[in-house]
Amino acid sequence: MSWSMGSPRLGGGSGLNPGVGRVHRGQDGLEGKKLPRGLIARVWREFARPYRGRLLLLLVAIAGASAFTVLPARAIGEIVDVIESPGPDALAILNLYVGLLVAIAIGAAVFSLWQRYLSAQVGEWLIADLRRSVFDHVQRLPMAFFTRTQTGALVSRLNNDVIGAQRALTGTFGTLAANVVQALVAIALMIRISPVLTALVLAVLPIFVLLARKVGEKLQQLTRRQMALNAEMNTQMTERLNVAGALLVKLFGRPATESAAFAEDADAVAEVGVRTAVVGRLFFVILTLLGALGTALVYWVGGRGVLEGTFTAGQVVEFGILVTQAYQPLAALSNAPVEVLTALVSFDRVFEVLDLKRPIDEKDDAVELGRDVPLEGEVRFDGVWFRYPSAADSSLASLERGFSEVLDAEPGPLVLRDVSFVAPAGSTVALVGPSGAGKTTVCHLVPRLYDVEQGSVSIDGLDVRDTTLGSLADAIGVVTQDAHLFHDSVAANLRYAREDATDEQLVEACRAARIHDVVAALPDGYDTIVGERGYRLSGGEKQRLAIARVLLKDPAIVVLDEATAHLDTESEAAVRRALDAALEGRTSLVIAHRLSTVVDADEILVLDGGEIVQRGTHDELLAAGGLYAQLYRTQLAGA
Ligand SMILES: Nc1ncnc2c1ncn2[C@@H]1O[C@H](COP(=O)(O)OP(=O)(O)OP(=O)(O)O)[C@@H](O)[C@H]1O
Repeated sequence: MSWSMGSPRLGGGSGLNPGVGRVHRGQDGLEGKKLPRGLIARVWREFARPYRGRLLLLLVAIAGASAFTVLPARAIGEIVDVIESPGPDALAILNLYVGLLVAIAIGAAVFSLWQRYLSAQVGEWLIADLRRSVFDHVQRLPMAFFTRTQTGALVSRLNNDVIGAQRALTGTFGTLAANVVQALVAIALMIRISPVLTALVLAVLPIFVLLARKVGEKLQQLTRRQMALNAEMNTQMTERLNVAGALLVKLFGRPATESAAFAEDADAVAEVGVRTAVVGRLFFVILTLLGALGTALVYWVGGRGVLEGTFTAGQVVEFGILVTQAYQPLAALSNAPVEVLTALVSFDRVFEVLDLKRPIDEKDDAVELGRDVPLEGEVRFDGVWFRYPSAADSSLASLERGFSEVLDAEPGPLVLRDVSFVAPAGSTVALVGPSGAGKTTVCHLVPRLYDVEQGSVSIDGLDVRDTTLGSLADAIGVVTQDAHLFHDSVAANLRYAREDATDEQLVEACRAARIHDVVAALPDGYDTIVGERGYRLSGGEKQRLAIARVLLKDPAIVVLDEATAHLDTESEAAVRRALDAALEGRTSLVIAHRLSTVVDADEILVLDGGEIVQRGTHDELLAAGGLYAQLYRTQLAGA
């Protein structure tokens, strides 16, 4: 029995199915997905608007940089003409235009730096905004979300998609603006020389535009696939390379299978990488060819014009340069709709997470527990019916493992049926029952990790759904079997319960929880790093530290999953004493495994199949016979 928070149950038994944990390709919900209407408006409203001033400046910088890219052609044309047919002040003109060339180069450099500075600024701020919003929202989602979601996919959403979304705004739209300006300036200069020749060279464009678009679409597909594959690889790494995952891999002797699976993912990423590179280069090859053809056309038509005296050599040279400078942005623009859409996909993926409902949220008029009247700590269940929410109600297809396109909306089976009981303030209520009876679920409902389907859970007569989440969390201390510690010092982990606790208070709590001597003997005492990758504490030590953490929090109600499994007699005695301290004077709801707990409990609830089938004190229940007497013989007496 466990209710280690955040670790989804190992449903199908990971040792049985060799495919467990594998994500099916192409199911990230992206391919062929339509973007919602109003997406751009939403991006503007929610994220871009605060930066409108900067964005405007960015446009100015882009326009400046683009114009300066095209201008050298003008100066070169003049230089060629002055060399070819020098007049009396040829030298002065030459000096002027060469000087202009240098000035233009400096101008271009300044604008390009300014542009980069602005786009980096807006881009990085936007990334921070997006990350903040997603992190904040996800943290407040109900437990049901976390029990279903792949951490790797979620982390990838916070990393890659957020960056993709930023590219959409500063990258794609920036490029778009730069291309429009450059094309317009180049074409204007070309028309100035010869409208007919301009029309001629632009006439070949459509063929290339079509080609470029095809290539662009392919590139977009590959990019999406690359993102999905990266998320997949991320998931495998975060799942298999954490302590619990690595342990499982070892215990089941599966390193070879895991490596093979990882190699498959890595190979797929490599393969897509190669294809992306080649297709990406194809785009430039087409462009280069187009440029070469355009230039040839210009020199052929223009060269004849020079021979016939209708063009000057300088004009032909200038036109030759301009034609490539016009083609490049025009070809890029032909692909713009595809690019904009690709970039918006990231925004869509971010919004998808931000739009997840938060069913367990605070009401606007939520009441603070214990604000007006001090908290007594009476816990009452009134006709509670409960089932775990369906996948569709609590999760997102693209963040689940082995998901199908549409998540199952079928609600799960009833887990609690008509559960009613009162734990008066200061009393101890013990929950016993066979595995799967619903004991853990009862405990989940008190701190509102889930909401009831029918009936109510209340504290001091106040429905938990009407209280503020903060005051509810303050009122309840939970100790799970598998107490989680963050990768941080012992002191920091303890202060998670109470930020302003003094060192003396930490020591006092640890003494009461019978863990002070252990902590004091650690290499750095209270500054020793524990948790995921820190100093390894034994199960009993971790649980006592968790008890100390709850003692610091000093809640009116304690919800506790007694652990016995991994404790030896000595540490069990220590945990026992720690628990006595933790429970004293508080209302406690205990999933009981120990004889002493049930003997001391004010009331024992015997759960079976989600129903309370017996209730009473130890002696009463033992005398009555039935399930309790049976459980007593098989489980409790031994413990
Ligand atoms: N997150 C969840 N999503 C869906 N079903 C769940 C979830 N957690 C538990 N269940 C189901 O609810 C039922 C009650 O489980 P619960 O964990 O409350 O039982 P328990 O009495 O604590 O069992 P154990 O002693 O084995 O821990 C079980 O059938 C279980 O499979």
